[in-house]
Amino acid sequence: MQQYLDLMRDVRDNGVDKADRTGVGTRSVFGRQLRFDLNAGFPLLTTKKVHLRSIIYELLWFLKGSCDNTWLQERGVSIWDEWALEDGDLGPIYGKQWRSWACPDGSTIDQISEVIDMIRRKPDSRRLLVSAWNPAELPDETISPQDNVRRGRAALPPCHTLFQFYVAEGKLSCQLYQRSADLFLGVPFNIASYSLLTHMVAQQCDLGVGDFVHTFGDCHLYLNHLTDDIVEEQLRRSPKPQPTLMIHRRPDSIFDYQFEDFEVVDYHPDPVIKAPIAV
Ligand SMILES: Nc1nc(=O)c2c([nH]1)NC[C@@H]1CN(c3ccc(C(=O)N[C@@H](CCC(=O)O)C(=O)O)cc3)CN21
Ligand SMILES: O=c1ccn([C@H]2C[C@H](O)[C@@H](COP(=O)(O)O)O2)c(=O)[nH]1
Repeated sequence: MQQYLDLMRDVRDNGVDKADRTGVGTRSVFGRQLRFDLNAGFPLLTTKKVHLRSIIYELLWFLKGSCDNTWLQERGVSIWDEWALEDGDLGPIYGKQWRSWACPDGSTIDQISEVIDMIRRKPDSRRLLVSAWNPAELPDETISPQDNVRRGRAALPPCHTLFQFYVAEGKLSCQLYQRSADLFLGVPFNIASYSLLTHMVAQQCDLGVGDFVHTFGDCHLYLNHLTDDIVEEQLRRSPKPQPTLMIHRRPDSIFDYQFEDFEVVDYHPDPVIKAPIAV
């Protein structure tokens, strides 16, 4: 994960200071890319302890097609609490766009089922994409996330916007375009989540794994993370060997995985670094 630390140094040293929606302020660069060979270990950050439990449940929740935060809360996952309505609703975020994208004629499209079907039938296709970016359901930035949900809009526009699969020599690769990236808090989650998704889709399609390619638009460090005990502490640490992901079962479909199916072994991270989240 040296490349993650190099990117953090790049943003710290070369970024420009920019105001942002949350009012916290960021230091930001535009357009960067990381590449992880998923055969070289599972890319879970080792220079701070990352809460994999939240990442696994969040991914299973997206795949269920749910946008209801109460499902996460019932499992002790609180990462979406700041944006949800009292009843848990987050509006049409990832789960809705992935599993039931609304068409003008009232029908819906299950992009996840379709892309897996396509990978199996036409692995050489250059059209193996899933988009969460639906301009018809984006929020109005002048009102709060909760007011947007009350009006039937998404609480936040998707950050991980579009992903594409690629099959070569029996291996499945995945590239994500992330339009906006909170490098300290969000990105370690996003890397692990899409790497896990790539392993699951590969297993379902009887393929090996290739690379996870992570492409960034606005890649930023919040100014309240640029402190000696947060970003600088992270940068003083040295990466350790990557852990290994084990999937203990091959469920009948991508929608049948359970939390207990996953285990990450040989993960020996440095201690947690706590940081405030910009809302
Ligand atoms: N500013 C911001 N950054 C994000 O990364 C982000 C948002 N907002 N809004 C929507 C989602 C929610 N995500 C989140 C929210 C919280 C944490 C967080 O607090 N992580 C802690 C531990 C959390 C836990 O698992 O309990 C960490 O130390 O990584 C991470 C990602 C990612 N997204
Ligand atoms: O998966 C995620 C979700 C969100 N983020 C970060 C990126 C930004 O810091 C905020 C979203 O604010 P916008 O004003 O909508 O860009 O959340 C992330 O890094 N990863």
